[in-house]
Amino acid sequence: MPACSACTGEWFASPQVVKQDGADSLQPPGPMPWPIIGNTHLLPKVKPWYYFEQLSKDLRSPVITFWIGRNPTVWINDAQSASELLEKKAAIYSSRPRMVVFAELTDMQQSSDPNAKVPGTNLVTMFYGERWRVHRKLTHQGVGLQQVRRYRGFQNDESKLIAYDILRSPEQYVAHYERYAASVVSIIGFNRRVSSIEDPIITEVIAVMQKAAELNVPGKEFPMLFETFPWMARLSPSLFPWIFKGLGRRRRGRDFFYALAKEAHEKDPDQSCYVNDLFKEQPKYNLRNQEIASLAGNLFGAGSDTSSSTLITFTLACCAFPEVLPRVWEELDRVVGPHRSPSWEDEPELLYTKAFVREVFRWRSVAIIGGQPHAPISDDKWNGYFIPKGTWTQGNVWSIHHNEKDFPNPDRFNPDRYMKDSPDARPFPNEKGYMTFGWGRRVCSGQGLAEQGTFITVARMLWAFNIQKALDEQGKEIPVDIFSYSNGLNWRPQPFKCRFTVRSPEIRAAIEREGRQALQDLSEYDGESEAMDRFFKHNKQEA
Ligand code: HEM
Repeated sequence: MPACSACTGEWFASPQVVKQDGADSLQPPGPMPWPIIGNTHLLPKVKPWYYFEQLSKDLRSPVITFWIGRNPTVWINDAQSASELLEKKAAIYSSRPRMVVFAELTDMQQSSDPNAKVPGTNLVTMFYGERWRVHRKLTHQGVGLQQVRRYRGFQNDESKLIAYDILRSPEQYVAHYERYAASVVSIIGFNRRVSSIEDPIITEVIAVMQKAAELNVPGKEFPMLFETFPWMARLSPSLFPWIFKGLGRRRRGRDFFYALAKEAHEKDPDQSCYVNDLFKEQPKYNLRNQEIASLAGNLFGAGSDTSSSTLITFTLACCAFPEVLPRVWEELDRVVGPHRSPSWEDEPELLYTKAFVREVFRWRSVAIIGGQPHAPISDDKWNGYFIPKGTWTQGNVWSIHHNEKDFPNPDRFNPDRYMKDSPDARPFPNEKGYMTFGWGRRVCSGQGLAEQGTFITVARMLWAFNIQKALDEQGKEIPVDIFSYSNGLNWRPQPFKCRFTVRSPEIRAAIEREGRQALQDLSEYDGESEAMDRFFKHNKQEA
């Protein structure tokens, strides 16, 4: 188990007293804040979600307050409270708090008023309001639940290529997952597939997303220290370069995605794809070019690293818990057989496979603190506690999915939790049994796309391969560490080796046949991007 760095009862204060309309009200309990720095000094160096889980246990309170400088932040550590606050009170809790590092210093900004002096540019960070509604609506036109069924054909073909590629270069399985995830959103957005694992859009975007994910985790070092001392963000980067180090180059992503969008639009303005829809809607919503860039870029930014990281977690679970595989193989062999891979039509009969996928989403959810924080649009009273307007309110998904009451022995990968009538099943505040995609009106816009793609790919990989721990030179299994994950708020397993063994010659023949066919079917999306070549060449020269 990961050790919690510094949780002892001695600092705990009774809940803070805050004046509200002249009356005293209590905020959820938390450690005693110091003047100016609040509790920032208590933050661990990495992965604060373990710390907040422990703090919540020590305080015997699922909801706790932790002061970042002079701002209270609220951490929700169980499913019941997350549902009560972020879902049942979604009309209040659907904004974002002020985010100095992730929004202001990266130039995404947050205002939901298009005429504001500094208008917001990105749905992910935007405050709740009219402009957010426009961005959300446009995003749903691209990847909403109604739309994503239309993408099943090419999503399935790209997923077939994962199995096909793993046959030839299994050691590059991570790159195959990343190519798949990037290609699906690239076809949706730009009508152009990503055919090679060497395509810089994969390596660049995933690297940028991993970096951005680190900028979102509360911390006590720069740049995250700007959240504790927001006034320092106004200092000049040329005078204090070391504190701004690590923020990346501003506007780089924006220019890149706008160039890609414009190129796709100019190539064929009548072709059905998301960026063409955006250009069509541009006059109606008075969309600025940078809004087009962010809407198009979010497909990659929010949708490729998350989807591929989920598949890496799935692979780790297979290596660490081989005892769950025979039962899922029995089901897949009975329902699907060896001569074709699983399809969506099989889904109603693949009950254990579906439970397996749900357990992948729960066991090590990629967005481990639920993505960006929520914030109430007005002061709120809940369970006798006062939560002020604008409070940084974060669902600690690690803690929520790790709660012994809901998920006994939570680190064990156990699909039975999701089988009806199983003694391991427990009630949960929502039907899905996980909170991997966030809450309320802010719930992930790409959830439908991610869920359908993860189902078909996990089902196919289980059908195709026995995924096991790698062997060392003496033929002994190399252990895997189920706690060895990256530090960002979208985490993924640290690199590990594994073995993919095709389950039968018939299955191998089916993977080969389907892979060749998929390549043919996908060829309509083949094509080069000059804008991308130019951009990466220019960047190389600059570096
Ligand atoms: C396994 C894959 C994915 C996971 C686990 C995931 C998870 C999340 C989470 C936790 C949030 C924050 C929700 C909240 O604030 O309550 C979020 C937001 C978002 N996601 Fe995803 N996501 C995934 C894939 C995708 C895909 C494929 C897309 C689009 C193609 C996408 C687009 C977005 C957008 C645009 C938002 C911001 C919504 C808003 O602020 O209103 N995500 N996602």
